[in-house]
Amino acid sequence: MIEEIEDDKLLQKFEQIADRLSDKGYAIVDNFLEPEEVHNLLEVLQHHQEQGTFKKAGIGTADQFTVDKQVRGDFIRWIEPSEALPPTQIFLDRMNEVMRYINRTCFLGLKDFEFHFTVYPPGTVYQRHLDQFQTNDHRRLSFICYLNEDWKPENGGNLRLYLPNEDGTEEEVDILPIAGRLACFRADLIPHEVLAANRHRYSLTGWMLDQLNELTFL
Ligand SMILES: O=C(O)CCC(=O)C(=O)O
Ligand SMILES: [Fe+2]
Repeated sequence: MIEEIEDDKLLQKFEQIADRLSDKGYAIVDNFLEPEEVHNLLEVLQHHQEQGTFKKAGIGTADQFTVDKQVRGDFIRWIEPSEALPPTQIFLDRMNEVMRYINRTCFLGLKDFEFHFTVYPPGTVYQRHLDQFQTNDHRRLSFICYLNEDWKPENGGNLRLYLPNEDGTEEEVDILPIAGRLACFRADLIPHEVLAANRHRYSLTGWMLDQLNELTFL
């Protein structure tokens, strides 16, 4: 019985994601991850930090790899599904369900996804950009799950979306990176940026792809 209720709650969240994505091109869903799931994922993130496996994120694909702290100041650790620890595996299974649900309802032909753990040290940003690379346009949807317990508006670190209006103007939407919140949007259509925070800002960031992931980032 409890399991059915839980499944029902999850289904509602999947519906929210699909409805808002097709309606507005983006969706924000709170409590997408339970507090316990956030906590377990943070422990995994910390474990990877202790292993020293986070790397300075770059801009562009491997062959045009440049790092510019002014443009992008985060550190990332890609998830290798075959080596995922249990909390990460639960997360990947959830994203797989999301992908299947979106394919049934939005017909985007999603085939795979890729995710990394992300850390923005205090004061770092990711300037305005689109997530589809010129040389790799297989990213259809961007997903970010925030892992920041007790995050307050004064901590900053908003994700800012620039939503295009039909008359050529833009509307800004600011999203606070609070624990358990999911933000997702059309990777090809919605420019966005990460504003500076005064605390470390933790998340899982990823993309749903229209082809099988060949680990183009390696
Ligand atoms: O962390 C966020 O809110 C957005 C991250 C982002 O835009 C990216 O990694 O491409
Ligand atoms: Fe982005």
